Formats: sequence, C-alpha cells, structure tokens
Amino acid sequence: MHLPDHKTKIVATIGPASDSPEMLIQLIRAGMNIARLNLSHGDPTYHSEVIERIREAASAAGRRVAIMGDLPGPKMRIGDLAQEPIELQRDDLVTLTTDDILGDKERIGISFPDLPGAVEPEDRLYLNDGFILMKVVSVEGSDILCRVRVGGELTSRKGLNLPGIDLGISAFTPEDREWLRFAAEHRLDAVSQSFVATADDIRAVRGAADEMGYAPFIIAKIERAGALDNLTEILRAADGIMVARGDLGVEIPIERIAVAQKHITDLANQYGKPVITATQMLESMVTYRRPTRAEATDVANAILGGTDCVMLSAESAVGRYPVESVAMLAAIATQVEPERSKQPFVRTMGSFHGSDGMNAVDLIAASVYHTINNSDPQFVLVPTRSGSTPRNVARFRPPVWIIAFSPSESTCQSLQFSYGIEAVQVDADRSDWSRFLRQWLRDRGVDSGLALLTQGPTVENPCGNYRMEILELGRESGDACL
Ligand SMILES: Nc1ncnc2c1ncn2[C@@H]1O[C@H](COP(=O)(O)OP(=O)(O)OP(=O)(O)O)[C@@H](O)[C@H]1O
Ligand SMILES: CC(=O)C(=O)O
Ligand SMILES: [K+]
Ligand SMILES: [Mg+2]
Repeated sequence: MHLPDHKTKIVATIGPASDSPEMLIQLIRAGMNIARLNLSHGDPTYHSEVIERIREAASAAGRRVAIMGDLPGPKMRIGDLAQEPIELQRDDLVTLTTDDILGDKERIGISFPDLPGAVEPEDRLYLNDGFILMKVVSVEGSDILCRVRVGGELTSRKGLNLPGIDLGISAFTPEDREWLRFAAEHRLDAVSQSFVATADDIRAVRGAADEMGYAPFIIAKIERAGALDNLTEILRAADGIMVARGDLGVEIPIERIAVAQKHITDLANQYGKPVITATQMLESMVTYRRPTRAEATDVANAILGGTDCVMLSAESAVGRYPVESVAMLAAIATQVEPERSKQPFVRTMGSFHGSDGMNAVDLIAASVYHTINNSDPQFVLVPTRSGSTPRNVARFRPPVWIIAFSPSESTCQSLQFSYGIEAVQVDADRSDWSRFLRQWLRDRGVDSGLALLTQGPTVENPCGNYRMEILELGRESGDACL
C-alpha cells in the first residue's frame, strides 16, 4: 500500500513561478498536499485557470490535492508601481496617497481611502511584512507625507501595516464576499480568512457561505494582536487555524512570534483542529537552491512542536526553486517525524479534564492512544462522516498512519489538512466495517499484525456505541469473519 514518507502536510502557494501544468505535477509528486491560491494577487480569470490546472495535475499524478482560497481580508496594500523594484532609503520623504496613481519613489498609491483620517504625525507605518519602516510627518487631504526610517526594496501591491492602530474594519469585507462566491462556484475545498479578530469573523464567513449553499473548510488566520486574546473562541468557530507569521510578525513584536506560535499550536492540538505554520519557512529558497540552517531548523521545530501543515509562500509562488522547496519540506519532515516523542497525554487532553470529565469521543481517543503505546499496530482505521473522529486521534500524533474512510468527498479533502491522516473515499457508510476493512487491507497485501479500528455511532448504525476494536489481521478465526 502506498503511503507518503511524511505525515506532515505541505501547503504551497501557487503563483507565476508554479502555475504551469508541468510545475504543478512536479509539486504534487514532490509532496504538495494543498495548493493555496492567494486571492489578494491575480484576477478571477487567472485563478479559474489555475484551479483547473491543479485538478488536472492531481488526477494525472493520481494524488489527492486540496485547494485553499486565501481571502484578502482588510489588508492594506500599496498600489502598482510604474517601474519596479524601487529602493527606499533612510530619510527619504515619500507621500502615500489614496489618489489612483502608478507609484514611484516619491508618491505611492494605497488602497484604503480612510487612511489619511486614521493616522497622525509620528505614527509608524510598515511596508512589505515590516521590512520598511516609515514615520508620518504630516497629513494633507488624501496625502500622507512620511519619512523613511528603515529603507529597503519595494515592489507592487506589498502590504502596509499599522500596528496598534484600530481601523475599525471587520475581517470579512465586501471584496471577500465576492471571492467567497468565486470559491463556491469553483467548489474550493477550503477558504482561509485573513486578519480574523474574533469568532464572529469566522461566523460571518460561514454564514455567507451557507447562504451560497457552500460548506468550505474554514481556516482562521491569526495575524493580528487582538486575535491572540480570543484564540479559544476562534478555534471553536473555525475548522482549522493558521499561524500567519508574515503579518503577525509586524502586528506584534517579532521577538514574541515564537511564543505565539507555540501557544496557538498547543491549543489547536488540544481542540483536535489542524494548524498551519506559515511564512518565511524556507525564505532564502526564493533565490537559492538550499535553505539556511536556521530555516531548516524552523521547519523541524514546527513539526516537533505539533504543527499539522507547513506552508510555502513566495518560495513557491514567485521563487526560483518551487519544486526544490516542496522537496526540502518533505525531506525535513521525513527525517524529523520518527524522532518526535509521542505527544504527552496531559498536554493534549489537559483542558478536557473539566468538571464534566471526558466525553465519549475523548475517552475513545485516549484508549487508542494507550493501545498504540502498548502495542505496535500497523494502522488506525477510522470510518467517519465529518472527519472529527480521525482528527481526535491525530492530535496525539501517533507514529502510525490513521486511515480515514468516508463516503463524503469533501470530508476526505478536508482531512488533507491533518497530520498523519490518509483519506479514502468509500461508496457508502456501512454496518460491517471490520469485515470490510480486513478485506480492504488484505487486498493491499496487509495480512499480518494488528490494526485498530475506531468509530462513533453512524447513520447506518445509529444505535452503535463509540468503540475501539483490535483487528488481529493474520488470525484464522478473524479470517473466518471475511
Ligand atoms: N498569484 C500570484 N500572482 C503574483 N504574485 C503572487 C501570487 N501569489 C503570491 N505572489 C507573490 O508572492 C509573495 C508572497 O506571497 P504571500 O502569499 O505571502 O503574499 P502576501 O502579499 O505577503 O500576503 P498575505 O499576507 O495575504 O500572505 C506576494 O507578496 C506576491 O508578491
Ligand atoms: C500567510 C499570511 O497571510 C501571513 O503570513 O501574513
Ligand atoms: K491573502
Ligand atoms: Mg498575512
């Protein structure tokens, strides 16, 4: 039976460097599980074509690939530049204007009409994920005169951050609603919402999707300071979460990123919701064939720390080595995963020991955890409808693959986000899973050792109980069950 070498899932942003059919096939073969479309860049025609190419490449490669549309959110960006890149130097005077212009070194357009009213002299503005720092000198009409404090290179449509200044815009913007409709029309598996502040932002996306008859897997991107105070409620409302370190590293002091990442990851593991670690994971591979030691270590530490997915941004969207970058993530994951200690039980279950005790799902997941620790099963087999039972087992990061069986194609696609889960679509729910799965394994040449089977009550078997079975695959009397 073919299973990947790595259980960590790989997200790659698709852009001009990776959007050809040939590149997409290579990315998939190198280990890409999820293609991310950054809807802040490129128009609907472009993204429609790319979606079609990704699906064709996935079927040509015979691999499951999920597609995630990353909604722009209320991110302020500079407009297009007449010539690029431009180089801003310390002490340069630059005017940011809401006028519709092609920018240059003296005047740069910005997309947010209310900005001049929201800033005052001495405020700090950051460009390009914080690389460039400017201070406001004065505001006049639609113009903001700024002095460059830390210079650097700038290209079109880079982001603009104002840490600490609340612009009072909700995360789910009218533009996002248009892109959500696009995502619904193209049946994208997942959408990620940028700049989430509260659970209401996620509920707004889910509500709007509902009205469109669309039920995407919804990822909350944590990239503003306020979201860190509302993590629990955001995790409850969302299907998964992303540590969006590009903007987060500007919105909170960069020296606090590691602690925030650890906190978000631990909490997501406890809730059994997938977490994506994103941005600058292999940044130097935008230009060079090899990453730095620090980057390779960052990827490894994210995996050791419990991330489900690692993500590429510019490396795969506009870099010189998209395939090598995916292959590097896969190689690091393959080396690191066997070295990880089993997730400590208390760390994963800690918050669930409330006054109500553990619920049935947690009790079963705990039993699977203990059984794996005391035996050496080949697989954990999990029939599922929504995907929550396999995710509850996956949060322990068992050293064996969890194979989830679901009649729902969208559940299978959403399981692409979870560490160590391989999804298999089956024709229908059934009442004879143990017989069926014994045969399924035998058809794939697996007929010795142990497998664990766990599931909750199902539509086929609504009176069933939460259960864990131990399948002795070679046992004669077990064969008699076939
Ligand atoms: N479809 C695309 N077309 C052109 N350039 C792209 C595309 N997708 C990404 N890029 C480029 O790759 C860079 C890194 O991608 P990334 O997804 O991190 O974007 P970002 O602009 O930093 O915004 P965000 O915070 O939404 O991720 C972008 O700044 C952009 O220059
Ligand atoms: C991915 C993203 O949006 C960020 O890192 O800011
Ligand atoms: K975006
Ligand atoms: Mg961002």
